[in-house]
Amino acid sequence: MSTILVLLDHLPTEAAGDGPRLRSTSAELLTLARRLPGEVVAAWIGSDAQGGVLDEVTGVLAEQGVASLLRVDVPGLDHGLTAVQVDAVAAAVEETGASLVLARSSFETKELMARLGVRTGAGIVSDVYDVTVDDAGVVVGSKAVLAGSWSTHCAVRAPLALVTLRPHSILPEPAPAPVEVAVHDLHAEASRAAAAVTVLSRNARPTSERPELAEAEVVVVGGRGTNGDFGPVEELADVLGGAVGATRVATDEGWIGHEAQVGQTGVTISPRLYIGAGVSGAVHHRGGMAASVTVVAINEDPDAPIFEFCDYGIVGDLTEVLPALSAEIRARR
Ligand SMILES: Cc1cc2nc3c(=O)[nH]c(=O)nc-3n(C[C@H](O)[C@H](O)[C@H](O)COP(=O)(O)OP(=O)(O)OC[C@H]3O[C@@H](n4cnc5c(N)ncnc54)[C@H](O)[C@@H]3O)c2cc1C
Repeated sequence: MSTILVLLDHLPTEAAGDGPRLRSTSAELLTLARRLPGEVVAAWIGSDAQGGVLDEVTGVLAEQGVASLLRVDVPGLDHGLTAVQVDAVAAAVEETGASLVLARSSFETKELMARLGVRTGAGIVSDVYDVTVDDAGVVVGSKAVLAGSWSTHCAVRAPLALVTLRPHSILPEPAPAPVEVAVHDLHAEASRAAAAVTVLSRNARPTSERPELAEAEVVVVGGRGTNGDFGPVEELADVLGGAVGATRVATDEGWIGHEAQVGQTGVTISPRLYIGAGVSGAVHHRGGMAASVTVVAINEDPDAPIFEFCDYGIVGDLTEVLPALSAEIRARR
């Protein structure tokens, strides 16, 4: 029987604060893995899954019906480095004989998979929204391309498939019955590339109360139509517990930081709900948000391109529509 290795998606201790260390995308990956033929093994990279963190992780695994947790560390090295993670995952693949490695899609995991692919000769499919395994055991990753206008199904012919899943593509579901989780430790050897790096210092990224853009379930995006006033966009995002995004026009104008840019040259998002206000829906923007589950557009121009691909459209002035939406949602709570 083949093994599916799921790389648990965990926040660094300092970013998690008192909150959970596992991102919700871990449950999405585990639910997907459970649907596929084979034994599922969850991998935690690093040695810090101890005490309360270990309880949290095994709790999620038990609920997801995944009975095996592998804690993989490369002793003495910084697990934040991609080269170190590659050593850890390569060792986990060897230990488990995995034929499929699943991880959340992010810039970091795509770099990790690329390096691992070079090292192992594996086939890589990134940014998929689904994975299947055909009768011959071939892993097939499905992904949207060309700004979401085409779906492609990519079969991996190599013995090992490395696949990254876009957040929110899968609805996490608990297993029919919880299971006991066994924890195993694996110490991986450091490669020359990993051992050659010494981390001298780190600067924590400033944190906000809002969720991270790339993994938020709700994203409210402001475009040129905001005319520089992101107040109503931020208000609606906060009412919905979502993140704030922007078009390149808005970031180039300096109305909001470049880290908020959604699109081909910005962050790729796949929230359950995308709300675009004063956004025309240009192809470069669409390329980064086409995988959103439900798209709502607010634009005063009824001929704006975004109305051709949104699920719900409101023709109106965002300075009126956004505050009205926020007030209505608050009133209904
Ligand atoms: C190589 C390249 C890469 C790019 N990468 C990206 C990228 O990553 N992300 C990105 O976003 N763009 C990117 N762009 C730019 C992209 O092509 C568009 O120019 C940009 O997305 C348009 O932003 P916008 O929708 O805010 O502005 P516009 O296209 O100007 O649209 C503004 C919209 O707001 C509406 N509006 C105006 N006032 C109001 C109001 N009061 N109420 C409601 N609606 C109103 C207008 O009707 C209009 O539809 C890239 C371009 C290039 C060439």
